[in-house]
Amino acid sequence: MRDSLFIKAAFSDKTERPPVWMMRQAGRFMKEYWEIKNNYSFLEMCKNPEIAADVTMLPVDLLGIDAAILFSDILVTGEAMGGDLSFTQGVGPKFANPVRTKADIDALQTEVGDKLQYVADAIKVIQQRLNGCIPLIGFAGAPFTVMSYLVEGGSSKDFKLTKLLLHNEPELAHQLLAKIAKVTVDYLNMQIDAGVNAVQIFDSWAQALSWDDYTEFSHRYINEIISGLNRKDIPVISFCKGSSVFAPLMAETKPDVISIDWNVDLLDIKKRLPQGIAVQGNLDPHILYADKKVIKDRIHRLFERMRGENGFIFNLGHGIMPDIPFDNVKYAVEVIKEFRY
Ligand SMILES: Cc1c2[nH]c(c1CCC(=O)O)Cc1[nH]c(c(CCC(=O)O)c1C)Cc1[nH]c(c(CCC(=O)O)c1C)Cc1[nH]c(c(C)c1CCC(=O)O)C2
Repeated sequence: MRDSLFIKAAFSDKTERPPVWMMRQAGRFMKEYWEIKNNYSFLEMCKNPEIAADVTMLPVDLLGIDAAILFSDILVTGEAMGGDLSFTQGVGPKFANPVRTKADIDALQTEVGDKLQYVADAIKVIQQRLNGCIPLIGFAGAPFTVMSYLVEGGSSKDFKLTKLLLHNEPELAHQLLAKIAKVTVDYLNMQIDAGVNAVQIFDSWAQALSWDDYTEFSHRYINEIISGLNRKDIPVISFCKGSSVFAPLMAETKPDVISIDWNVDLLDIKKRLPQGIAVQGNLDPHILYADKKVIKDRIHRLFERMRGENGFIFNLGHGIMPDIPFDNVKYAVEVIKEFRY
């Protein structure tokens, strides 16, 4: 695996072209996903290792991407801790028992390995199917982002209740974040033991925080997680929306790769990071709605900008939207795979 394009780029080694994978590459934009999804709930799909493997393999087989990502969700840690999680079409994730008081936080469990064993089982099945052809990325949600779902009871536009907890009862917020961080370290180490080749930490909603709050309530726990990983030769990718602002702080936690949103010039931000930290992402996912000529031009523009730089992985600044045409995603992968620095 050390010789795969993806792992080489993640460790900032020279590659002949950028490797490609995309967040939410196994999802609703594919009719083959719906063919499976129509028979199961989303959580049933995650919890059945054979089905999770089938879905993980869709973009490997149909798109020819350079890395697979485990089919699961960032909220399974919250569920394992005691959250009553469901996903409803058109509503998104819901925790029916939101975590808002000291008693709620005290009731959350932190020894949850058994409850997440299905993820280790899925990783083993996926690795058999991949048979060494490309690396498998494992992942977990960052404590702040997972906390926001537990506290709000689902998705939120303004994170009002979560921020109230941070601001009015910071000790309680720290208790909750520390519990999630503990579970997350164990969970990612379990994924590493089960055989993933890289891990990504998703702090999707960090952009909602001020610099001070990000430092106190997010950065600190991501640092704790990354320091606690049995990294061996496993690259660690740190993703947040808002990375164009927070990247210099994110670099302090010593990830191998920082995933960058689309609000900055990628080369400019890479030059501001310490040597040896690779970058991933930066293409606005909306480009994949556009005409093929635009898709090609924008990918080439990004690649020309990064020419001569080691340590660049193609990805979107955020996940693929469900109504992006499959054909456009496939075309983008072809354009990327034909490119040479
Ligand atoms: C915030 C977040 C979640 N989940 C995740 C994040 C972080 C990444 C990001 O910022 O997008 C991460 C995630 N979710 C999923 C993956 C699988 C791997 C992949 O293909 O990227 C990963 C890595 C599958 C999924 N996770 C989910 C789906 C859709 C499930 C369905 O078929 O209904 C998939 C394929 C559900 C989910 N899960 C979550 C939400 C908000 C939703 C609903 C989304 C919506 O309705 O638009 C929480």
